[in-house]
Amino acid sequence: MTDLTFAELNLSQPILQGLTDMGFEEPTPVQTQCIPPLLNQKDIVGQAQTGTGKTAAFGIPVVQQTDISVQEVQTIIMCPTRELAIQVTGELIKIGKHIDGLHVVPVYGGQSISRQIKALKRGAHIVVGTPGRTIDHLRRGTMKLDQLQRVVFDEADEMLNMGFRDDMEQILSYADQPVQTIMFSATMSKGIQKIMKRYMNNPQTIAIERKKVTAPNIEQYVVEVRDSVRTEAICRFMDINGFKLALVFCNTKRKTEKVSRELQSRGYSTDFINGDLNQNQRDRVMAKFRSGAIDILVGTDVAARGLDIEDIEVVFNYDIPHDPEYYVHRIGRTGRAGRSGMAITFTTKNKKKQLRSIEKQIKNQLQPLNLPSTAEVQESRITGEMDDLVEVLEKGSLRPFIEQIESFADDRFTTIEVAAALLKKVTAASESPDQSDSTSKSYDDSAMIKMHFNVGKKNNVYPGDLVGAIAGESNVPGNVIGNIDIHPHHSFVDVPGKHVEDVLKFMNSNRVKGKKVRVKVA
Ligand SMILES: Nc1ncnc2c1ncn2[C@@H]1O[C@H](COP(=O)(O)OP(=O)(O)OP(=O)(O)O)[C@@H](O)[C@H]1O
Ligand SMILES: [Mg+2]
Repeated sequence: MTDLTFAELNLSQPILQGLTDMGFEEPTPVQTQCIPPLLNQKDIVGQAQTGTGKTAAFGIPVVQQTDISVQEVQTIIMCPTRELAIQVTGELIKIGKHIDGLHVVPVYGGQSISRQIKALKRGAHIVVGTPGRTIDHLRRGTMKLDQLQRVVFDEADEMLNMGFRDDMEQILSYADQPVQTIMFSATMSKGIQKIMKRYMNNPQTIAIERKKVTAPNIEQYVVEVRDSVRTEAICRFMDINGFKLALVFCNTKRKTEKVSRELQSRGYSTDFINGDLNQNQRDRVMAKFRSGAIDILVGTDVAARGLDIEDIEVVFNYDIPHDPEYYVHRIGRTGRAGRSGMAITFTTKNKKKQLRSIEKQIKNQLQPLNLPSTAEVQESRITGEMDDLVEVLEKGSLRPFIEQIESFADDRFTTIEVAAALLKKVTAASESPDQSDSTSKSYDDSAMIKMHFNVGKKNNVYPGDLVGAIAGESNVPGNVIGNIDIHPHHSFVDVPGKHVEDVLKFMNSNRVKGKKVRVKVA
């Protein structure tokens, strides 16, 4: 692997400036490998894991090759969903921010066609569209392809499912000249090969070397619970891990609304997205999610491909996706651009076959994880509150409150009792019946359980490793380099740092040694 810089990829000064503004310091592998042949007009099929920068891998050469003086469509980029078309347009505009007069226009169904026609008339160099609306414009003659140089299919395998062949033929029939054909996706189905032969000119496949189909920085778990417990389970995982932003996938439109409502009634700020919403509604929901105004977005597979939302910490598969490839795309909404992420898939005993086909697809096993009990969730709430309290205590200025507590805690209550009552009040869970315990493993109170530290590449331990290991189901790949006897049933403690050395040191320190604790890695 070469460590080329963007400057060494022969990019123009305005583009380099744009990339710097975007905070891109160096190209990702898919960018290093695809940008040079794309600048050389090669037909490329590019495959790289989710969140690794495929958009800029085709976006940078597309922008660089645009001749601003020619006020005609030179590139069409096809995307499977409207949200993705909007997002890709945004990324290209950012790349070309310092190029005066560059016009990138999104065209998708659900938006007023007359507005799009106006935008196209003003002169669009790059059109980013969904297939239906793009072809609509071609038929109406509101988009001319005399100057078309290239067509990009983002999420190419999905475009194939959506009738790629027809779309491709239609587009080409509107352009007489040969065009460069470019395809990108994290997954490539066999059908792509046929398409490549038929429509591409001496295509080069660039697949980024990888052992796993899914990004390595996503911790993947499977949780066996009864179907009726899934919403409750989402809440518990959210609380116990302190997640702020989550995406939940359901297999039907109806369920997205139902699950969103159930989560809302449990006090989360949520919304749902599916193909039945009109474009305005969809835009509003996405804007709320992107701005962090909602904590949990519940969606169908319409939200599975390509969407890049910073800081989604966890993806839940409320339903197992029907298509194993969709598993890859769904969970790829987290762990983007090298960040870490967690994916939790709910299952029941009779869905073993579906799970296995996913594991086959991703060439990896999902790690079993138990549903946290209500007691554990409550413990983690208390630990969280205590941490916040330390901050308040350290800031001081408590005198007036101390006086109030002292006068309140007369002969009936001690000050400690008052403090305890306040803590109870702020950590009070919305008590829901604990339906989980019949499905989750029960711990043997008297037994000490060995906890293994499963160590990943960076010698880090992760919360999931520990929980899985506590349940005695530690088969996370990696070296087990330390283990420690702990009691399974007592308070969580926060461990300083994720490095296994920190954990071991802390566990052996006086503060914890001999005490009955369970570990939560912060
Ligand atoms: N060279 C880079 N340096 C830093 N961040 C980058 C770089 N290239 C892309 N990114 C950022 O990485 C994130 C993921 O990129 P992108 O959406 O293009 O991924 P993708 O490979 O298309 O994923 P998916 O398969 O899910 O569509 C984006 O936020 C993008 O801005
Ligand atoms: Mg993408």
